[in-house]
Amino acid sequence: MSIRINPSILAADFVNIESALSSISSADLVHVDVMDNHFVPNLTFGPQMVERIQQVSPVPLDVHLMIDDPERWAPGYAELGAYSVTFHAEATDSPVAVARRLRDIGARAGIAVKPGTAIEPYLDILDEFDLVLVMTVEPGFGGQKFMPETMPKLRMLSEAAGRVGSDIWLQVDGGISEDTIGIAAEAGADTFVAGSSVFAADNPGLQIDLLRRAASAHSHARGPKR
Ligand SMILES: O=C(CO)[C@@H](O)[C@H](O)COP(=O)(O)O
Ligand SMILES: [Fe+2]
Repeated sequence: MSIRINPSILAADFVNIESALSSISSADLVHVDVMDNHFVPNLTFGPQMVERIQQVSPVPLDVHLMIDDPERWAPGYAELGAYSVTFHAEATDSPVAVARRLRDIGARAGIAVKPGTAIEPYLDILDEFDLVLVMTVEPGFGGQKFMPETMPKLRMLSEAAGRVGSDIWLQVDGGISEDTIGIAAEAGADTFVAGSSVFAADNPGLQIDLLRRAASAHSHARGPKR
């Protein structure tokens, strides 16, 4: 199964973003956390900065929208060329409509759930999405502790995706390091966001390799582990 390692630039030095990006050229995508200070109590980038980040990034963008009103704002991130655009289930009553719009524009459409949000309502409509993000910390800040109690959601997603033969990406975000990535891979994740563990490393490129190897060692075919 393919493994994707997506470093989160939330943990990078914002005034040296171009050199931070060049240090992670072996990553699959770069994860960009958009926060609006309403959906979460923190504020980061808007579309103009994300567009500029994309122009200098060696890898495509994986945009994580922690914002209210994704119906209004998410399409703009797909239009500027983000490879994947993920919005939060808690922020909209029309997740399928938002996802369809993102796909029409040409992005992978992702849906994210906070640690306390149930995944069951989405298991039967997985074909509407290209990515499900199971948050492994409360969204809003980098550098928090991985929450293993979110793993049953990944197991359910992995089984549901295995049943219908879906190639949907199962992403985890928050507290992913060499100590926790195996737990998430074992539960069924294949796409890993890592902020502090990559950017606090002396050599971010080597850290990406290390995370990739640790995830591969624990990953297995979709569905319950035999
Ligand atoms: O979306 C978020 C936080 O809300 C994340 O993408 C963090 O940026 C991950 O940072 P680490 O937990 O890996 O430091
Ligand atoms: Fe994120």
